[in-house]
Amino acid sequence: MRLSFVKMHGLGNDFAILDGRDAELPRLSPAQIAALADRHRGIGFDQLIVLSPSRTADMAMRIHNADGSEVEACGNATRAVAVLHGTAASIETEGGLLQARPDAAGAEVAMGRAQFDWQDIPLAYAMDTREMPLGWEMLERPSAASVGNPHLIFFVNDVDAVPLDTLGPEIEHDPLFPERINVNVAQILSRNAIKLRVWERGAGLTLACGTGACATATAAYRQGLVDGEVTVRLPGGTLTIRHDAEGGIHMAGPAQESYRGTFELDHFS
Ligand SMILES: N[C@@H](CCC[C@H](N)C(=O)O)C(=O)O
Repeated sequence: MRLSFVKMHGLGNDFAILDGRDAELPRLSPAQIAALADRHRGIGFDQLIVLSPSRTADMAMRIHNADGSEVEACGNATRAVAVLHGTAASIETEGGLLQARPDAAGAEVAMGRAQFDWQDIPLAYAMDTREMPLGWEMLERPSAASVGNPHLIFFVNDVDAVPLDTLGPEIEHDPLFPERINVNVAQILSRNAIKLRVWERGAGLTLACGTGACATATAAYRQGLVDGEVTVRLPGGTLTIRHDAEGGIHMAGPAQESYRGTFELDHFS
């Protein structure tokens, strides 16, 4: 069976998007998704996005990491889908209903409110998630937040000094996190700017993580480290994260189409 895809990215965090809004698509297995994600033998992407009709929103979006796991949220892909759609849209995800609007620079998405209870992250046992009494080598006292998906955030003096390629997978798979976790290392540059690197659950080091930027900005705001609106500088570029009066998080930044193509699903079974 031959399937069409659109390759898009948000700040270099890249996706293959399968659009099943008009024609039903076959359900891909985790092994097929991981094979398609292979950057040498497949299409190559950090996340696979599958669009379908929704009863409650303009469309539904399923999100799969490069390792084949299905997840609840992806900020950069939500902007990409808004750009692909072309007009304001409500998007149903496992992590909640999102409102997205394309703009001149890319798109803005209302990401909802963060959850901070340990059960919502989730953690394996009860803990205050503001400054957790934990440490992995040079990384200590993280915060945790869920913005649909789970994030751990370490505030450090120099993000570039952190060996995230080795500490990231160790922390992602720690038994404290029954659903694994995205690992963020953040450096506060000013009241309005944060530098961020992310080890993504199921995808590894990426050039940008939209939900990581939201979780980090909201954890920093909760601790009084920054104001309600910040720019978050990631290796692939910059996002703007703003909190509204109700605690809602709004993310704005670019997203672009790279190319379109087709693949033979049988080659990836
Ligand atoms: N790149 C994404 C996040 C994708 C999901 C994440 N790896 C997870 O497992 O929760 C973003 O831009 O938010």
